[in-house]
Amino acid sequence: MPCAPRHSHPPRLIGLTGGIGSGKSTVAQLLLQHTKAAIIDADQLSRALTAAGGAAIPLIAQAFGSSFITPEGALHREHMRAYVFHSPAEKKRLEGILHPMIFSTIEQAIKNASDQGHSHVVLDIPLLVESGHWRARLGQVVIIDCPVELQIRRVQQRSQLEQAEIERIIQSQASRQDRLASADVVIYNGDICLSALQTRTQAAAAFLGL
Ligand SMILES: CC(C)(COP(=O)(O)OP(=O)(O)OC[C@H]1O[C@@H](n2cnc3c(N)ncnc32)[C@H](O)[C@@H]1O)[C@@H](O)C(=O)NCCC(=O)NCCS
Ligand SMILES: Nc1ncnc2c1ncn2[C@@H]1O[C@H](COP(=O)(O)OP(=O)(O)OP(=O)(O)O)[C@@H](O)[C@H]1O
Repeated sequence: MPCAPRHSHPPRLIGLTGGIGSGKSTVAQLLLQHTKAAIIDADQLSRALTAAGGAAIPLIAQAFGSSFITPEGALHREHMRAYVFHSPAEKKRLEGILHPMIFSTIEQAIKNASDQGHSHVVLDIPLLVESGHWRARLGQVVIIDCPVELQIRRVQQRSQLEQAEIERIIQSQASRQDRLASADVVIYNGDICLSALQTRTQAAAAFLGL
């Protein structure tokens, strides 16, 4: 939500992360509804870069071949997902193309939020702990934590992914323990209802001054 007047200080950056299916996007939506912070969603920016006509498509086609591009000209997500989560080297190659583009798009989005007068910006970045790129820039890191069994169940409920495929993705990400070690604030999103998650998110937002 834009808010005037424009701030003379750069906005305070807060990282939001968690494993696949932990509830990052749900918490980000709650923050959007209940605070004035700007929210930047790295997955969403990544999907825009890899949609039909996206800036990353020519580079991906060149590096991986046209079988990874749909007839409409977008990244063939199912095909690429199956490919990279079976091969750490190929995953690194894809990240080598996409991460610099995602990072510079995030920088631009931070600048836009600052120009709009936001004093706080929440960066929802799935690989925040893994990449090490952002830590020094962030005031605080918020971790959405939940048991691995629940991550699997939630991803299964919202997609057609097989359990083994979800487990491979989880294994490619930071462990729950490593993620928690990076936390300034933990929002535990275990077996709780959405209204309890909302209460916890609002408490975290108040603690962070959002
Ligand atoms: C592999 C791809 C094609 C799969 O697409 P898909 O539509 O199934 O997933 P989507 O992009 O919506 O991501 C969903 C979740 O998967 C996990 N995930 C995505 N990329 C990665 C990765 N490189 N390493 C580990 N986990 C990842 C995250 O938890 C993310 O929230 C896609 O995720 C991709 O292009 N990844 C590379 C870019 C990237 O690293 N993005 C995430 C960090 S910014
Ligand atoms: N406390 C909860 N109660 C019920 N459903 C939940 C809860 N938290 C999250 N969910 C559901 O679980 C699924 C995964 O949540 P969400 O998309 O927010 O996770 P995510 O961490 O952003 O996932 P990804 O890493 O894939 O982007 C969604 O369908 C969401 O509605």
